[in-house]
Amino acid sequence: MEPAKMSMRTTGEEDADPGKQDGDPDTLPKSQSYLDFLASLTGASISRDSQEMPQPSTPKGAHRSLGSAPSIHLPHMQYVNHFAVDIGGSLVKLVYFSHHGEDRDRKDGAEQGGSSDVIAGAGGRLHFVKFESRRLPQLFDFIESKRMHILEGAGTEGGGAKPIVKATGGGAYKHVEDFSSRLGLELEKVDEMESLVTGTNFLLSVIQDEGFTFWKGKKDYISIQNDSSDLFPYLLVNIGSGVSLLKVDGHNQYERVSGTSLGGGTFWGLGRLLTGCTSFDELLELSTRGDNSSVDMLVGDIYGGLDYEKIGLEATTIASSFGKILMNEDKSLEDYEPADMALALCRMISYNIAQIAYLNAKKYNLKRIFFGGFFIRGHPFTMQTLSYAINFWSKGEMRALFLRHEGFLGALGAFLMYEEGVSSNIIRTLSERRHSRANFVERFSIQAKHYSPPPQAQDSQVPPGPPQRAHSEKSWVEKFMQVGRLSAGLGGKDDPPSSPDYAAGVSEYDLWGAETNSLSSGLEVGVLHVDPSLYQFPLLEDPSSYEPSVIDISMDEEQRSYWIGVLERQIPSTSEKAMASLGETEEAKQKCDAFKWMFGSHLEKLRKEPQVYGKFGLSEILEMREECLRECGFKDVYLRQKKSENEAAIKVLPDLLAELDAMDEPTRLLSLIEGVLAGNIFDWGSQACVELYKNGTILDIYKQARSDLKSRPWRVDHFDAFRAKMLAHTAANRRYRRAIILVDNSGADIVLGMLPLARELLQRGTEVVIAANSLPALNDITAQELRQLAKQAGRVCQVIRGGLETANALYKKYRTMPQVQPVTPASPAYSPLYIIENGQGGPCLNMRRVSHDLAMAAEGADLVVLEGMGRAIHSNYTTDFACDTLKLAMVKNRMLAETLFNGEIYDCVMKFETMRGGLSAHPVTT
Ligand SMILES: Nc1ncnc2c1ncn2[C@@H]1O[C@H](COP(=O)(O)OP(=O)(O)O)[C@@H](O)[C@H]1O
Ligand SMILES: CC(C)(COP(=O)(O)O)[C@@H](O)C(=O)NCCC(=O)O
Ligand SMILES: [Mn+2]
Repeated sequence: MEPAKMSMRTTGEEDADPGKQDGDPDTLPKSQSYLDFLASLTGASISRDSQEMPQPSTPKGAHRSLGSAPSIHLPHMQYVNHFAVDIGGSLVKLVYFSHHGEDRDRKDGAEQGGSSDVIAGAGGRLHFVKFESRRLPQLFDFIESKRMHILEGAGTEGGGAKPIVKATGGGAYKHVEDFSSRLGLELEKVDEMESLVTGTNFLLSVIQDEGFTFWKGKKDYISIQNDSSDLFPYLLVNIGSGVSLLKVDGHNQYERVSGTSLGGGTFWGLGRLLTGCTSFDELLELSTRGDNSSVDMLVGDIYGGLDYEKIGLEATTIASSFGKILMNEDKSLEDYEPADMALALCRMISYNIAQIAYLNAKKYNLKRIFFGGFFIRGHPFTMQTLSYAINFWSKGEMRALFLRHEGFLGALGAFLMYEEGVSSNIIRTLSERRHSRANFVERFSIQAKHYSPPPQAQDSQVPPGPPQRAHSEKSWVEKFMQVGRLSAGLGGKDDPPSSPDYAAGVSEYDLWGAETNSLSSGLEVGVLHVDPSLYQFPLLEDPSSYEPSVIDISMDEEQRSYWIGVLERQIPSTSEKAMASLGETEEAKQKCDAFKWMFGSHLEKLRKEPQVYGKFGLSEILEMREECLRECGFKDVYLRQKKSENEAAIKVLPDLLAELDAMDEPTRLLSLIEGVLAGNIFDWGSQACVELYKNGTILDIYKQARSDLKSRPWRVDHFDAFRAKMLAHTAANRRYRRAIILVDNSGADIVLGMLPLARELLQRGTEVVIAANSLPALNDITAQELRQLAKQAGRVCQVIRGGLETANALYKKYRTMPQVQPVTPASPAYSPLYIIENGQGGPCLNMRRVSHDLAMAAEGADLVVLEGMGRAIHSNYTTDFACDTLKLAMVKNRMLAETLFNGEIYDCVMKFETMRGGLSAHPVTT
């Protein structure tokens, strides 16, 4: 066979007549054979076709939906910023909300098969930044630079009234005049304790992996029920400059039960005097290298090196903090190691706070103690000290818990307290969904301050100087690219003259003196993306224990090192594809460099600090890669690939359908499943497959895969049970009412695998809902692409065309994702085929946050089909759904096959799980 020849024939074919009936060979276009198609694919994938592809018409908005508008709309404006501040004795914490215009409001009247201007998911981002209180001008510069003080669309235009900003902490009283004169803002005071509790309850209720225990370097995240019923009561110990202890009994129920003046300010104040450290982080770092026994008087110092056994004190227990100093009268401050004093001080403060916390927890019978405030700073040593002390005092009965957003509790609480007025829409979004985890996704953007510029930027003659005050809305990637362009002599006419603001790698945070909450050894706080259009998938059997990733690389060292290695090795090939997608321009090259650096940095960070992003599995890391591509300006890297594979596959669909229709039912069912599994080999995310495509042997591999499929059993093979159920359905006049099919790749996978399977279900009277990605990821098909593709398939398949038409009519009627329709004599001739978005932009599926349509579609669904290695194996392989479930994939990775199935690369998996209690399908009600 000659691939080139075959591929020429492929491109010469005409489209089918849309009016032709399904499966009628005479009326079908002259199409390729199945193997011709494979040959054409080989040609398509290895050719270096330089023809420009059209720009992706994918939406800018993260999420689209055809369902009814969620009740929440954000303000109709291009750009909104809103913020609240917590001005403490040591630090100012700022929480601000940005809405970047890309999340546009939806338009009504969408039709199934949708148009590209229907965009749902009005949302935004919550950012967390802090400044030192003594550097208030930097805070003002930052606010000004982000134009936060203008509060666009806040309803104050022309009214003369000053925009109001919620503020808590002592500075809300102290700095009223400064905010007014410098920024023209009026501070509205919010109670500090109320803010703390509101912020903490919000975080623990909606942020995944917010609270955790810390013991000997290991963080264990606690899970809180979605309704936070198991959260209360708890003790909140906020260690700021001073310390407050609050007993929290419910969402608005709390009491400040105690406090102490020996807090973070004491540690930092005394520490600075004793050690000469000039930064807090330096003091913390120093404490890790100290030996407190040179400063602290230990039990052993008093008892001649012995334990005081009778009262259970070991010789190494501190008897008197800093007491040893009195034993060495001739020594002065210089004779003590700064590190020893830093450690003794850290222990003194921490143990004292822990003891007061323990006593209060005991008094009020509270088992959980959460520690917050910036004193902790995600610092392992401080957390271990507090954990040790709580364990020690409570004799193991109580646990110290920590919060990832530890320092921002009050500021976030103040932000959440806006009710009416300036930001009512934003606040409504937050408060109505306050307990819905689906709406809050934390994303970790590598900050430019960690960036070391590429050689050309370093070589550039960009002069150092003060930061440019007039802030632009440019992302750091854009700034970086501008520097690159300038240094490469490519400065465009829109580019500003070289200025330090555009110096590669200088983040706005560095420029304005702000910090994010990251300490190299500590926890990272990301940007909280608020998306009101996401929902938890209602068919999850046990939502509270649901984990999207089957393999948690933050916990398993072997898996971590393997997967990080795999993804690192893929960076060059991904960049190459990314570059080609933009055309090989200088700008594309710079975006590519940014991507390489950005994703590479994440991987490096994970390698060094596995728990830096909380629980982190393959699902998250693969999504992060897509996020990095998007952040660096790549909209759809595999667009060209997807298009050519789709075009090739659609041409052979008629032949395939005709072949299938000629088979008896049991043979057809097997052939359909084989088609899905074989089609799933077209995966541009698998290094093994990409290597195969490069060598031009895709045809052999595919043929091999298909022939291997013939030799059942597959690695996981529940086909017989599935077939039995399908055959029984027919025989007993029962059927699935609605199947939700979560599809994977473009080309053969969707066209020759999944669409024929969907068609089979439609023919059996099942309503079919196909959910595809909202945003591109690898070569996965997007919902928008699939709508076009399905229309094309409809030209050669009446069942598909009729299905789309029925779905459209129902969609128009209900103006939302319809419920399962009763079957009556007046029912349309064809079962509906809905094509919706899944709400996601990665190659895996997080069922905790799916689109509105997908959540609606679940109502009455009795079959869920998950397809592909990402969606059915990396994520969800062990997930139980509250209905029959089919998981189908080819495993294109050796490690995964070995880990999960003791199998080999290219193994096939067909897992069929039936609901407990047997047949879940429903009788036909005609
Ligand atoms: N960069 C920093 N500068 C000063 N103090 C810091 C820094 N990082 C952490 N800290 C610690 O955090 C404490 C302040 O915590 P915070 O929760 O912000 O309280 P407050 O609202 O009283 O300022 C300081 O007393 C110090 O112990
Ligand atoms: C990203 C993927 C999950 C996509 O697989 P698919 O869902 O398309 O079957 C998969 O290609 C993958 O795990 N790739 C990385 C591992 C490797 O190169 O083997
Ligand atoms: Mn895929």
